[in-house]
Amino acid sequence: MTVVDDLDWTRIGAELDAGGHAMTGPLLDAGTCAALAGLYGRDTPFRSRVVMERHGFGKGEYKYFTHPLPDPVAALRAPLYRRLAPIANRWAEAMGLDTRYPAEHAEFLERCHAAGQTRPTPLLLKYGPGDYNCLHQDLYGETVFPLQIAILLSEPGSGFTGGEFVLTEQRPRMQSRATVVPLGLGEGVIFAVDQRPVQGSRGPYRVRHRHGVSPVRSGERHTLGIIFHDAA
Ligand SMILES: O=C(O)CCC(=O)C(=O)O
Ligand SMILES: [Fe+2]
Repeated sequence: MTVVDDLDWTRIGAELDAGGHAMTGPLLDAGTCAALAGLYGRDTPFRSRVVMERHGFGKGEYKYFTHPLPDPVAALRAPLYRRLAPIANRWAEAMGLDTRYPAEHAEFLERCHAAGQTRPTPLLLKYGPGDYNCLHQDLYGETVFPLQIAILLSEPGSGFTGGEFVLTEQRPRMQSRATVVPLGLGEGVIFAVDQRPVQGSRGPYRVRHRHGVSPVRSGERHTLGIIFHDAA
């Protein structure tokens, strides 16, 4: 059993189906959160640093991890994938898509690598006062796993204010709806990368999601993002 297996997967599956996102409850303890956030200032174990303002992505910065992924990240990625693959397959079937996801993450990564997506995508993000993350989708090539997780490494209130995780849902021919996800320290939100099926009264249809972070008002906010496809 890992901490991942201890999560309430019945509730998480139902909430993902109903709204495209689910909070995990506590996933990392305060010491692990502080240790991960503390890696940010170091050169290793990262492959690149992105200053969001330079790309119009928002304000703040992030770093992509390189191999070998540090323990908490590696220890979460495969077990989370194993729990999410059946949900991803259910969604693909409901949307009439041919894609099916293998049971194990290692096998899915082989598919990414065969498609030329070889660079790891887990990342650490850092936001200070006034920083924010524009609404976006983390697509890094043709091969996409449809769910991802962001874990809050800072304490809301005492560590930072503002900086809320936001998820939008765009229904066909309708305006977007935004949801603010009130994460606690060490808590994750699992959410749809892009498309998700919704059961309408006249049959299933697809909605599209985007996610971002509202401006931080004070303090410093760190997050760990785990994306299951690798990047081109
Ligand atoms: O900082 C956040 O809460 C969101 C980070 C993000 O965009 C991601 O993990 O993909
Ligand atoms: Fe993202």
